[in-house]
Amino acid sequence: MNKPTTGDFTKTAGWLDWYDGPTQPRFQLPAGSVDAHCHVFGPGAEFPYAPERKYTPCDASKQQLFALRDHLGFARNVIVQATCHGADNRAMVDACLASGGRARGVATVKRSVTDEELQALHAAGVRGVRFNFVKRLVDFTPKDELMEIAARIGKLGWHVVIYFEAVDLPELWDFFTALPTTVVVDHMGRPDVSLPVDGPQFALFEKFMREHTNVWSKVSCPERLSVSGPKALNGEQNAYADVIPFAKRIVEQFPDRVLWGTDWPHPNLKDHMPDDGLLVDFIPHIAPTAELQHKLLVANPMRLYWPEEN
Ligand SMILES: O=C(O)c1cc(C(=O)O)oc(=O)c1
Repeated sequence: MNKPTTGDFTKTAGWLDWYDGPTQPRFQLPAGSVDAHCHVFGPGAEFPYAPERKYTPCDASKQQLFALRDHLGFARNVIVQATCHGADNRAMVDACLASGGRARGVATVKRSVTDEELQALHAAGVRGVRFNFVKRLVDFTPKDELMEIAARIGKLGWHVVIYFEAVDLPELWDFFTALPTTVVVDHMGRPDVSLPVDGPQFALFEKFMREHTNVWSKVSCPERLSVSGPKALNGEQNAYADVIPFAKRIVEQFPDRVLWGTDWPHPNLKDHMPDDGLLVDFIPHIAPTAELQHKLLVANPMRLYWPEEN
């Protein structure tokens, strides 16, 4: 892979570039595995970053994403609109169109989006919209606007992806549980993994999934959630030990409603940038059997993003 570039934009101070030269995973992904959460950034010279963005990343192009896909052994990608592109979906759409049917997308849209624009996104491979409630990433959008968007995209058979912090789940509960579509939670709703896995914070998330069978979760981003490490670097085969009990519990309890993704190119990490090969080696720690691995990596993402192939 080529080294990250910055284009004409100035990266956010302290920005960590994605890891160049990931190792070959030891864990062999099942045939047809989907990296169900990853992004493209720009390149800024071709697809400028949004004026309202909260960070400026290094570029991470579709070619670099596809090279990583092939290197790690994934068959397909789900490319999630990154907040640094706001509601300008061109970079994500361009990547989906260039993938030869091997990528689907999740967009960010405003209330003003037209039916024709939604149709064009659908034709490009978009199957969901993302609602973001992480305050460091986006400005607030009124919930009635989001609900209106959810009703419109639901008619296309799309779902809603939600990103929020665990402490905000109580306040967002009524809104989330009123959504009329399948709802996919990014990164397990960002639990504080220094709290007990049996404690009230994670119990609320489990209740959310148990009582609402339309709710799915990505069991991704141990590198973001871990407090203890060790980091997925230098051949480490037991990375992010403190995240394992949380993710494993969700995989085992809800095996038909979980997804996994690399989160490449890993926006806003402050501490270290993981080796994506070693991140793949994290998977068998949270999905210990071949059956769970197949559901997590193949059957579930295919059902949600390529239903016509089922
Ligand atoms: O935690 C984050 O900083 C983060 C940001 C974005 C984005 O900017 O879209 O996406 C993610 O999945 C995670």
